[in-house]
Amino acid sequence: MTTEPSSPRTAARAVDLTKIYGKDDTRVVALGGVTVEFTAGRFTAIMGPSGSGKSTLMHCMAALDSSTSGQVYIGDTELSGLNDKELTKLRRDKIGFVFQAFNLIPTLTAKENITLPLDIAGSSIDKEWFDNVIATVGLADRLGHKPNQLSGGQQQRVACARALVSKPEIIFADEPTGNLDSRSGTEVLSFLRRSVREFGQTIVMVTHDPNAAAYSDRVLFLADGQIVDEMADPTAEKVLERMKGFDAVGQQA
Ligand SMILES: Nc1ncnc2c1ncn2[C@@H]1O[C@H](COP(=O)(O)OP(=O)(O)OP(=O)(O)O)[C@@H](O)[C@H]1O
Repeated sequence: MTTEPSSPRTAARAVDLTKIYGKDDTRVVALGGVTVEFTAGRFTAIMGPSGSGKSTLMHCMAALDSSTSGQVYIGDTELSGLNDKELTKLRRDKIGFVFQAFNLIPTLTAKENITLPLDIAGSSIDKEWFDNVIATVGLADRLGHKPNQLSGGQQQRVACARALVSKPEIIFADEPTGNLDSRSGTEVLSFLRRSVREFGQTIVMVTHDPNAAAYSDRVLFLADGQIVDEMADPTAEKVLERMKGFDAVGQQA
């Protein structure tokens, strides 16, 4: 029997997060005071037009970029209080990343790529968990292959397994299906969805694709550095309709 926790835990949150690039003539407000929570064990998609601040939000949340003002929390840890060494440790131990360009090491096998973060951290590998992750990504017979011997979808599944193997607090995925054909994209999204359902993983994914967003539990819509709307239990049709609405507003403006 499974018991639902009475109040869902927050895996990460931002409070009045502002990011300003440049100054004077080149000043750009990429994030204009964003407050948002990401509940543990949920899959959130972030959508919005080009330049709306999606990558900036993700990079600030994932401690890859600093904010101009406001706070970011991963679990209970507030990022601005950490020095570089502590930030590196937090990124390594608490955060998983999946990028559009799979970012695998070409000379390492799939297995070596997946265990690399643990090897670097000097952490031991939980064999049962590793086998579980590999079975879920469906890579058991490809572990000895190098990235160039794998399809794009398989490479991205290696990257997902690498993100998952250290059991991070949260995984940030930046257009994980952007370089994949639709069948491989579906494989990767199905896997991300399964890791949320079966392992209680928390995932935040930036995407332009309504079909990809439909795999999430909640879609946040960004425009001009602000969260302008959100949708629970999205379908591709509902997301597309909502995006058309924003385009219409944009064209009138
Ligand atoms: N390093 C930078 N220096 C100056 N301006 C930047 C920098 N990075 C982003 N910006 C600006 O900040 C704004 C938000 O950019 P961001 O990359 O977060 O948007 P996005 O929604 O992820 O866009 P896309 O969908 O095209 O990837 C844009 O106006 C962009 O030009």
